[in-house]
Amino acid sequence: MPSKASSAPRVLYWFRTDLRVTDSPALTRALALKPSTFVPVWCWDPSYIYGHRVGLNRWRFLLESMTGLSDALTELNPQQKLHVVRGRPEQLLPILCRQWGITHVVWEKDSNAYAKERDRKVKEVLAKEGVEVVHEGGRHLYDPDEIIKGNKGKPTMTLHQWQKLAEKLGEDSDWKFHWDKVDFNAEIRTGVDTCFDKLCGPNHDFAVPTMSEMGYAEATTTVRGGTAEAHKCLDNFLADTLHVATFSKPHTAPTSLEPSTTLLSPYMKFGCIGVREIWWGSKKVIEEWKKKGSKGGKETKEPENMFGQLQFRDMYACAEAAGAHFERIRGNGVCRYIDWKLQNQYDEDGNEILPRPKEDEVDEERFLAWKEGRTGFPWIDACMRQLKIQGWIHHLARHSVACFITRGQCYISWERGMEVFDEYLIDWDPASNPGNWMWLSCSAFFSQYFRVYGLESWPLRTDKSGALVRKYCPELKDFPDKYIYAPHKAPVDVQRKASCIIGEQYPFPMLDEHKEKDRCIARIKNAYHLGFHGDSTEVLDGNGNQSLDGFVKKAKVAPASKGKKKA
Ligand SMILES: Cc1cc2nc3c(=O)[nH]c(=O)nc-3n(C[C@H](O)[C@H](O)[C@H](O)COP(=O)(O)OP(=O)(O)OC[C@H]3O[C@@H](n4cnc5c(N)ncnc54)[C@H](O)[C@@H]3O)c2cc1C
Repeated sequence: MPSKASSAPRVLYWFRTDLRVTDSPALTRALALKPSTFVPVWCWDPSYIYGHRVGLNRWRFLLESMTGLSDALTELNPQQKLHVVRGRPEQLLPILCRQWGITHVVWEKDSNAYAKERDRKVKEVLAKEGVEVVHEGGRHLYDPDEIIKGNKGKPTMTLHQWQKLAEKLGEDSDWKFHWDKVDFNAEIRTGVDTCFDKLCGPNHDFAVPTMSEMGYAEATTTVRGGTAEAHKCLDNFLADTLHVATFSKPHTAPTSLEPSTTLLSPYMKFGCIGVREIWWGSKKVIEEWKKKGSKGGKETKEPENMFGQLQFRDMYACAEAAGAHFERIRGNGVCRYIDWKLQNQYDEDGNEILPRPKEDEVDEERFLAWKEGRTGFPWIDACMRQLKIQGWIHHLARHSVACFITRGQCYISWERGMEVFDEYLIDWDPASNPGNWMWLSCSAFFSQYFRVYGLESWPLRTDKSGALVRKYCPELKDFPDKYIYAPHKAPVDVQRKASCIIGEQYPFPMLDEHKEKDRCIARIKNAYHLGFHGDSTEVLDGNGNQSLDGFVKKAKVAPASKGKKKA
């Protein structure tokens, strides 16, 4: 095996969520070392493979993205490919460095809590081997750690605040593995898992694992992974100059059968495309459009335009990176405390109790019906079924289902909803997912809890004929437009003609939309008055709900069930 004697660096590039060869400051930095050897590696980490609940769609997307990266590397150099090694990075990387005489390990820095802890361990073991670690930002527009520094260590809670801080920064700125814990993906494994039988794969070729090696059935989504797909998707978006210049998120349609936004988020999640490619690509197209006289429309501004969308992503990354426990309520200083049903529960030492003890049967059943798309509200059910099948739904569809299960009607903790998204979304992101759930539940970032999405009126705004419902709830496909979002209101003869009797082939609404909305608003109003956050003493010592009850009695605020506030 090679020695470290030659003076030219021997570089191992550790790919993580940057599965591309374009727009990658970390890769540029690795190549700038002028390495005599360059080994691109992916660590197929069992703590992610078994310890994180992930749906089939995200698994396949990831494998395709790894293959896409490997192809892109081979295209640049026919001798090159992505080397997939199977095991934990903190165990494998020192072994590989020794084997291959590696002098430098380079990676793209990530600032979320999980990545930071993993990277700390890896740095520690590599330092013992005398290997130099080089890491470089690039996942976001600005390094979240730098932004937070400018904000005195505090999370960014509004886009305006993030923009001000960004302005200040300026524009430059024994390997064999046996899993002995709970396998979070056991339920979706229908075949035999041979994934970790050999460090470099069954054929000793460092190949990308397959779905069948992991014991999985095929994925269901039509969204395909990889850096080539990502660039195709961006090119399509940029080709429509007027669309780029006039892009306005609130005016896109959650009901559309074809995505009415870019669908770039799964690619951003796995780094199949760089954020600067989208930012500068859009800037260039808009500048050219302006030079030609801005024909066909008026340029949109932040936060509705594409730049605003990318800034929201950074804002959430900074909010996550600055604070503890962004992914839950307890201990989370930015999150308002609301006495949700089915919240995480903790023992006396503050450890989360898993598996969760069953609570109120009605709430458990409502939660399951929501997850499985059988609430009896076709708009919610279509969105949830699309989410499970496709691994992606439109932003405003996410709004609708998240509002419904939390503050809108069900009063179930955003922690539960977030977990379902975590499992089903291809684009799942440790900052954007909890951040948006806190927004939608009015736990942070947004506070207008009296504004609730109508389950019938909201989808009607963009599609009167219910195309998305007809596709994902085929049992309703023959209902007339008039009843498509509320089939239970159809007379029985109409139901018969549509070959779908409500209560038999499709459920009755599981709750009274308006009554539950009023109850939720009254309860949230009480919680807002009390003003606890996830790090308040009453929440940490487990007495948050009792204090809230006491407050309601003392202040003679109407108990939640008798709330009168109308939205
Ligand atoms: C409850 C809830 C959970 C969400 N969970 C995630 C998640 O896990 N991962 C994720 O990437 N997005 C999440 N989002 C944000 C948003 O819905 C998706 O980023 C967007 O729908 C992706 O589709 P697109 O690429 O077509 O978006 P476009 O509208 O084309 O936007 C372009 C890019 O901007 C970024 N972006 C846009 N809006 C947001 C936003 N509100 N927050 C963060 N980034 C944004 C995304 O990277 C997106 O790809 C969530 C939203 C809600 C309401």
